[in-house]
Amino acid sequence: MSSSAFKPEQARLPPALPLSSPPLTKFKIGICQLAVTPDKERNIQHAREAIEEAAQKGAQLVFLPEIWNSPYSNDGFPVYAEDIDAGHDASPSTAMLSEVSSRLKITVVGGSIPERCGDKLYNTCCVFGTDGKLKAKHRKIHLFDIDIPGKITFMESKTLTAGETPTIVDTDVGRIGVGICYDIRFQELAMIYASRGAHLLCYPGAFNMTTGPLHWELLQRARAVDNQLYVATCSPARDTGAGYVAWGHSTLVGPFGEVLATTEHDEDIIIAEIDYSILEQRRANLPLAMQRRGDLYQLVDIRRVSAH
Ligand SMILES: O=C(O)CCC(=O)C(=O)O
Repeated sequence: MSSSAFKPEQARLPPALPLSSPPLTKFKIGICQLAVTPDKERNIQHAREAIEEAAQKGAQLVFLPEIWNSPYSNDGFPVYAEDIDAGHDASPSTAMLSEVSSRLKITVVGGSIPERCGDKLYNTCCVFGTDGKLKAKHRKIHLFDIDIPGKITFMESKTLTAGETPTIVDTDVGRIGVGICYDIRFQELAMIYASRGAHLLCYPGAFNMTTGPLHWELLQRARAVDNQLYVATCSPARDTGAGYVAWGHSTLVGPFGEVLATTEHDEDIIIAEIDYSILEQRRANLPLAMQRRGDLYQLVDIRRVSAH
């Protein structure tokens, strides 16, 4: 039997960056699992109050769910979409996130909202710094198009356009890689964030009653243990009367794959500690980056990560 040597391509994943020293090594994250209604104004006010409560409990990073200002539906996306780039008047949801992050001096990973840009719609996560400035905008890269007959069929691509750029952002609470829901299924995205020195991956997500029980926690723990970093997820609370019933179970996973904090499916605010010194410790315990056989297998460098 002849064996042909594997010839790696020229374009390569860049060498892994060493972990940068984040401004804060230890801090609290507040993960707000919110009930979402058809009333956008109410959703915005409710999210504001949840962020204030999390900050009041000591959270320096507050994290919201996927599509928190609108029902999760292809009918809803065009109606609730906001033009984020057109300023605060055109986007009351991000105006609130900006105001609250600067007033409370916290970092906000603002879940996601439907975004309108020209004639396109996106599922978009905005990250605000402690000065209230928009630091990064992640448009969901992998649209949620699945068909499990008799269980769940959803085609985001009916209304939404996929984003084109992975998003990694330096904040006062570390280097954060952002993905939205279905993005969590694509491990290459998490790997490239890890290779660029991310400390934490944030995935706002709304899994469902079919894939949620089997895959939601599994995927978070897999992304965390493979990449030896923190993974946080934030879901809307479950509403059994809604057209799309979310699984809930927002979670924080540590770099050993351990669930550090989680919740059930009702509204809740998780306050949990993140300690980045543990990243070094786990990477020393299991020096995977040193042991990786890049001579036998490598990812192609996609060279499209936007660092803000
Ligand atoms: O991947 C899944 O099973 C669910 C994904 C999802 O709900 C989403 O991307 O909005």
